[in-house]
Order: sequence, then C-alpha cells, then structure tokens
Amino acid sequence: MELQKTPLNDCFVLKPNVFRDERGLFYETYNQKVFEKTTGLNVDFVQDNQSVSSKGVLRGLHFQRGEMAQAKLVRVVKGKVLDIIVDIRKDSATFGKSFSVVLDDVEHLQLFVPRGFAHGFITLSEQSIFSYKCDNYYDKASESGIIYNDATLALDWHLPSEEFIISEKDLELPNFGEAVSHYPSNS
Ligand SMILES: Cc1cn([C@H]2C[C@H](O)[C@@H](COP(=O)(O)OP(=O)(O)O[C@H]3O[C@H](C)C(=O)[C@H](O)[C@H]3O)O2)c(=O)[nH]c1=O
Repeated sequence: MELQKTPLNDCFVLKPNVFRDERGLFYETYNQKVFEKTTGLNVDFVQDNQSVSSKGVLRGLHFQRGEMAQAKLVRVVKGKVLDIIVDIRKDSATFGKSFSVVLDDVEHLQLFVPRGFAHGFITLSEQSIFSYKCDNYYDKASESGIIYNDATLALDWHLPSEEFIISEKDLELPNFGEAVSHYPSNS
C-alpha cells in the first residue's frame, strides 16, 4: 500500500496493492497492520457504511460534532465519484481548506479523512457503490454539515448543477461560517 500526502494536514490518499490476472483482480480493502504501518496511526474503526447513488447524487458535506466526530476511510466499490473534504479544525493550519480526489473502481484509491473534517461526494458514473469505515458510531443528534454550494468554499463538483440530486436535508445545511461557529476547535 502506498501513502500519498494531501495539502490538508493528517489527511491522505492510500493506493492499495491490486493483484490483477486473467480472472479479474484482488486486493485487501483493509488490513489493520498494513494501515498502521503505512500511516503511523492506530485507528479503531467501529462501523462500516455503504451507500448506492445514481449519477449526480451529491451527499454532504457532513460531519458529526464534538465527541461523536468520525474519522473515515472511504473508497468506491463500483463506479466513480468526486470526493471532497473540508478542514473544520479551527486550530489547524489548513482550517477552511478543501481537497478533492476522484475515487473509482479502476485505481481503487482510498481517502483517509480524520476527525474534524466535513465530507461529501458526488457520483460521476451512472451508479456508485460507496463504502467506508468510521471510527465512531452514527449519532443523529451530533449530525451537522455545510451546504454544498457555500460561497466561501466555492467547491467545484465537476458536474453541471442542473444534474445534482440532493436530499431535502442537505439542501438545508448551514453555510461554512455558521457550521464551524458551533464546532469545537479541539475535534
Ligand atoms: C450516516 C448514517 C445514516 N443512517 C441512516 C439515517 C437515514 O435514515 C439514512 C440515510 O442517511 P443520510 O441521508 O444521512 O445518508 P448520507 O447522505 O449518505 O450520509 C453520509 O454521507 C456523507 C458522505 C458522510 O460522510 C456521512 O458518513 C454520512 O452523513 O441512513 C444510519 O442509520 N447510520 C449512519 O451511519
């Protein structure tokens, strides 16, 4: 497994060893010993999630506040997505900065998103199957997020906005300033 640093502190892309042969391919989607050796981190993932989305579905940007903040290790099982994260740790040198990466079922890249980041993705292929590990449990009461078209962040989602499919819940998310004003700086 190869680690690729990103411009955001503590966040990185992982490129797994993919074994291809005439049958298809095999790779270890997660190996705790390899993850710890490659990243130097000891993360206790406790919950695996999976979502299926059609083209244009934009999920996010989401995070859980305070003690229920989640680190995530995200990947695409099928299809192609543009994954975007925003550093909302007020004491971080990259506070307010965003990073985007294409995750797909060809390169099989994974993205490690530490606690203290807002996360979202848009599906670029006809369908995506998105799978990710979390180091904290889902807690509805702690859920928050940032509206996808926040003017401060000015995120590029790579598709025309007319193609976006966004939940009512996500259309009501606060802007960046409001979202981080309620976010403790120590997460
Ligand atoms: C996240 C989650 C949701 N749910 C239930 C709650 C809803 O009834 C239903 C759909 O939830 P939601 O619309 O929040 O799903 P997403 O929009 O994919 O949310 C996720 O999208 C972005 C990209 C993330 O990074 C987060 O992990 C997560 O917020 O699943 C659960 O039961 N457990 C969970 O962990």
